[in-house]
Amino acid sequence: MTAEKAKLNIIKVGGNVINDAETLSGFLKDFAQLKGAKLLVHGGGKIASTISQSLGITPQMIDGRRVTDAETLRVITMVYGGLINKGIVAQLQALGCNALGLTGADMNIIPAQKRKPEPIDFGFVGDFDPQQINTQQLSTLINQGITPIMSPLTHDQDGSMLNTNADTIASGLAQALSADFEVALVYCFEKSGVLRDADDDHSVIPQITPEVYQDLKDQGVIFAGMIPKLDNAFGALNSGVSKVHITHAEQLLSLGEKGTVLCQV
Ligand SMILES: Nc1ncnc2c1ncn2[C@@H]1O[C@H](COP(=O)(O)OP(=O)(O)O)[C@@H](O)[C@H]1O
Ligand SMILES: CC(=O)N[C@@H](CCC(=O)OP(=O)(O)O)C(=O)O
Repeated sequence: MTAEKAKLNIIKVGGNVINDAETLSGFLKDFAQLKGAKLLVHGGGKIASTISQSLGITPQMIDGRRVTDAETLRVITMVYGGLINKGIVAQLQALGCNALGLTGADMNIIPAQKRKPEPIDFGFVGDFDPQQINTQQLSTLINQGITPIMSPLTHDQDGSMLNTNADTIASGLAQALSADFEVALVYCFEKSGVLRDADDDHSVIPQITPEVYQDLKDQGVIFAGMIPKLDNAFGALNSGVSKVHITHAEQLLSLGEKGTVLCQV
């Protein structure tokens, strides 16, 4: 008989939540109260753009995605790996949560490759294979009661950091850590879930299957950043993650009743 795996909650919090200090601290209070083993992945695209601009570097976007040139890589390494990550760690420590801030380069957790420049050159952006994620030391830390706080940075194994989407990191970590834990993955953002009308927070779709997802995409109900988020979310569900939720950052402690749950069929 195989032993039951311990439960692990992997929570991803997005840029619009992090951008507002009050909303972020409310979310972190709830996160600190979440029982059991947990790991937080943070984004921070909005703050990166604001700080870039204040340094005189105009953020460059193609199809809504950041182009990370050498100067931008320096900024995002400071902002994601430093300012945001350590700010969250300090707040969680004050709330009695033993947080440890990490990038994908630390302990070689997420070895990645710089994306090829064709057809679009996004610069220093990293892609990785979830099967290459090194979970052994991360799992040991989690089992010791440490709460890892992961920033959206990987490395190219040749001395350079790389910018990597936070939703993709959350999905990849959830898949890899499913070997050691029963993982629930929760995407927290500034809306109540996946909505039938993106401007109406009362129009939450409680459950989404791949078929429903395809229909909603075809109808234009799901668009922009919600498409890669759901692709990452279904990717996790198809690769060993036991449950995936998409919900408002204020609803972290009431997942059973609120937000959207993904289903395989
Ligand atoms: N059906 C939908 N329901 C909710 N949000 C949607 C929907 N379709 C598109 N969106 C957009 O997706 C965005 C979330 O994706 P994104 O901006 O990448 O979030 P984050 O930065 O938290 O990862 C929302 O802010 C919203 O504008
Ligand atoms: C390559 C890539 O997409 N990098 C993202 C990383 C931050 C992120 O994912 O933040 P949110 O979760 O707040 O969107 C970027 O620089 O915008």
